[in-house]
Amino acid sequence: MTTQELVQEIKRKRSFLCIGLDVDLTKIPQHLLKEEDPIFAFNKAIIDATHHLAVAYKPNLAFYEAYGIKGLEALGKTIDYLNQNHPEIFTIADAKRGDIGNTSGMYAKAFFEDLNFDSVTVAPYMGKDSVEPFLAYENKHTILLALTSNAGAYDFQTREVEGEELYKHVLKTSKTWKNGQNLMYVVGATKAEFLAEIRKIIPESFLLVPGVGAQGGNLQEVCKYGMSQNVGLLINSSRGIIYASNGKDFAEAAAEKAAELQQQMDRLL
Ligand SMILES: O=C(O)c1cc(=O)[nH]c(=O)n1[C@@H]1O[C@H](COP(=O)(O)O)[C@@H](O)[C@H]1O
Repeated sequence: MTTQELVQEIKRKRSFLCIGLDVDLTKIPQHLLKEEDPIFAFNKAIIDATHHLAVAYKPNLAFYEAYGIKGLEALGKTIDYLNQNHPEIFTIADAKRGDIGNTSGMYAKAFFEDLNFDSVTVAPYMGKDSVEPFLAYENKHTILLALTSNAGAYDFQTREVEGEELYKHVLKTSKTWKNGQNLMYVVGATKAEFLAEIRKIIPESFLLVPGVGAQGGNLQEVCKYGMSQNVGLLINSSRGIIYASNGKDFAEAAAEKAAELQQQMDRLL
């Protein structure tokens, strides 16, 4: 998917909501455990109930790998379901990969060719040659961790290196990499006060912003400092939406939570 197509979808739906599909079998409604594939059954119900409110879905790989082959099969079915039924929706494999170039190339193949996601999250720590194999794919997007939502972000990302915080080096240096136009960045919603500075370095790049809902980030603050001319934001909520209820009404409850966020987004656009 091109960035232009993503922007069109945001404008059409009046939403820049990304729903995180972080499926935990101990949290989903217990009646689903009788299904042949409970993870896929859960995801399908959530997608069917919320696809008109969201422009992106983000399965986090940990929640699938934790269930071995069955988890990966459920991931495969989920992405196929999205691509077949909602090709206009942006898909994010939240895998936080990155390795020597040869190995990153295989990760890129896995997520962009085999699974056919539109984007993947990647850690910048191993540098240019670990990220460029992902960037080589046309109309696929590499979402680089810049300033994450967790407390540990202050361990390294905000430390000064040669007079500037490390996350700023990540933003500035990555822009110079081959096919840097295919980059997006992760900035945690809990770090909204950094967004004005971040926008000085990357005025138009799309930002994946997790951390509203369960982690306490504030949507209004994020938009105030982070919204660009092309909107430039995908705001993710996982637990706050998908676990709104663990009863038989779980999908409608998720849709209600998603609608609350979409209505707030509509007002902010
Ligand atoms: O890359 C991410 O999506 C991510 C980066 C980050 O800085 N913080 C963060 O929470 N995430 C992911 O975003 C999701 C947040 O989930 P909730 O806190 O349940 O909304 C999880 O899948 C996290 O792994």
